[in-house]
Amino acid sequence: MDRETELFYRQIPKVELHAHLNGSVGFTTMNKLIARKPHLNIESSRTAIHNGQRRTLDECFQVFKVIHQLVDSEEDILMVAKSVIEEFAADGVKYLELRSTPREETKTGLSKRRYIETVLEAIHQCKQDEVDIDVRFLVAVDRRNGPEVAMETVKLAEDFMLSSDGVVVGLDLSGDPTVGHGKDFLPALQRAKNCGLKLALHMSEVPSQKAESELLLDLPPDRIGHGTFLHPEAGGTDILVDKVCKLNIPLELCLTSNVKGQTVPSYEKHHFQYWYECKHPSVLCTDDKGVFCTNLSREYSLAASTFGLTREAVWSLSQQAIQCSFAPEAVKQKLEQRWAELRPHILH
Ligand SMILES: CC(C)=CCNc1ncnc2c1ncn2[C@@H]1O[C@H](COP(=O)(O)O)[C@@H](O)[C@H]1O
Ligand SMILES: [Zn+2]
Repeated sequence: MDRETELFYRQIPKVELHAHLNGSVGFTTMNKLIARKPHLNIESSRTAIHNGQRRTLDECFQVFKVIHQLVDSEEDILMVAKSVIEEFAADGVKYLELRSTPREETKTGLSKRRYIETVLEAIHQCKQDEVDIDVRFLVAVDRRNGPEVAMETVKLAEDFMLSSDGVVVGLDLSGDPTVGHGKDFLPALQRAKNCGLKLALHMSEVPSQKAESELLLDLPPDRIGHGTFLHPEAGGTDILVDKVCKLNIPLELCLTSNVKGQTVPSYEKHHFQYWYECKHPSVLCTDDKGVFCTNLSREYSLAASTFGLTREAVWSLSQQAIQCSFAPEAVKQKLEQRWAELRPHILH
């Protein structure tokens, strides 16, 4: 890619809606963490999947275990969250919804409440430092921890939604998709929805989750993460696609994550194509920019080169993401304004 093209993708204002905090830690920060904890004897090759490399889903989830060992104190969490936010801002992201799983106190030495407070403190500090990015937070539920922990997390998210001055906006359901069944999480998710938390759910990330996806779609969620196997060409069904389309639920699509995690065979065969052709609201996202060695500019550039998108089309794609966010209307309007002001300077 030439320098002008690279600059173009960095300069377009972007919205990131699907980013897991501990999967988004950049190379430099990761090396700092590794150096801080020499007794763990962790090599940096274990915390990232480089370009051209592929891993099974299981191996990808092992990477998070390693990262969690490295990020296990209040100081680590604060540093990681601040650096991740600054990196997104440097990449031209103007609005970011970050998500993270408050871990058990035994794993981090701090309570789940304190975990969330620490991330919120990082968001606050970045705002005070006038980092040019609006950051919101989704509290994540790891499906591996079962429905009781999920309900506890929802209650905590509810508290923070009311006390965080609009920063905590929603709830995420993530974690190894092969573990547990979505039906067990329905009471927690329903409660979250009833209290006003927006739902961003990982769905059909792996095949044979048709029944689970149908149940989850009846909630319905406010956004879908991946949705790789929803459509009939990938083994899904017309019923699932019809539901998603009728309810107009935006999809968060993460090209590199899916290729490196081998849930899609290649960039060309990514389901972005299917949903883009349906004109369904689809938002390009990074998922775990640290683990998958990417950034949002690169994801836009990859989508453009793979699917032959013009610069105008790329611009529309990034602009459309504003309306898919969980930001309040006034913030969406401000972002729209920002896009309109920047457009003549970037799209000549
Ligand atoms: C394995 C693979 C291809 C990963 C991408 N797809 C994912 N699917 C489901 N949950 C995820 C994925 N990436 C990150 N997560 C969740 O995010 C966590 C890391 O961020 P955090 O600690 O919540 O701040 C992981 O432990 C996992 O629970
Ligand atoms: Zn994800």
